Amino acid sequence: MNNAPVVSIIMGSRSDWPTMKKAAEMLEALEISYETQVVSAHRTPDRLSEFAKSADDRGIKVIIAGAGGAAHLPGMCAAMTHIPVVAVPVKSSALSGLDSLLSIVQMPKGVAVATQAIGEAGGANAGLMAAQMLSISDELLCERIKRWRKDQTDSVPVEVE
Ligand SMILES: Nc1c(C(=O)O)ncn1[C@@H]1O[C@H](COP(=O)(O)O)[C@@H](O)[C@H]1O
Repeated sequence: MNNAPVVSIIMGSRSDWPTMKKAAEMLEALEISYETQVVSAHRTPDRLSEFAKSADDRGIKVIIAGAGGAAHLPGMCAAMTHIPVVAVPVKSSALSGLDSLLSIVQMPKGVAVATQAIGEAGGANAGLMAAQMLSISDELLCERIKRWRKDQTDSVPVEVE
């Protein structure tokens, strides 16, 4: 997108992209500018520190962080910035993402992370949650979200077959 990004989508590995792409698609549908980066608390701790500390100055308003397995990225990112972090537990091969969920969701009091569902639905909802956060101070975006929700409602058939 051309505009300066207001949402940053970070993920622990390139292998998380199929899940995190769902967040990107949601942001595109709602016309929100975003950036994407691979950042790992475990493998690239200095990159995470640099990312989290510079995000505010770069105009980032919401961070979406996805990781799988021992998924410390969202919580560590939230520890380093006041910017809201929406987390996506990526479905892991060993434990189907239950490991990711549990290692993200049980934050200690005082550092908050908005955890979504495991996998691609969580990825899409992370984009939607970020949009809803931004819509608090953006009436046009609020209208776009309402329209998107109405289209979704209208697309659900009554008939079973
Ligand atoms: N959970 C984390 C973190 C972190 O939390 O810092 N960094 C990478 N990872 C996760 O490791 C999984 C396997 O990564 P590879 O596919 O690269 O081996 C990914 O789901 C990633 O999010």
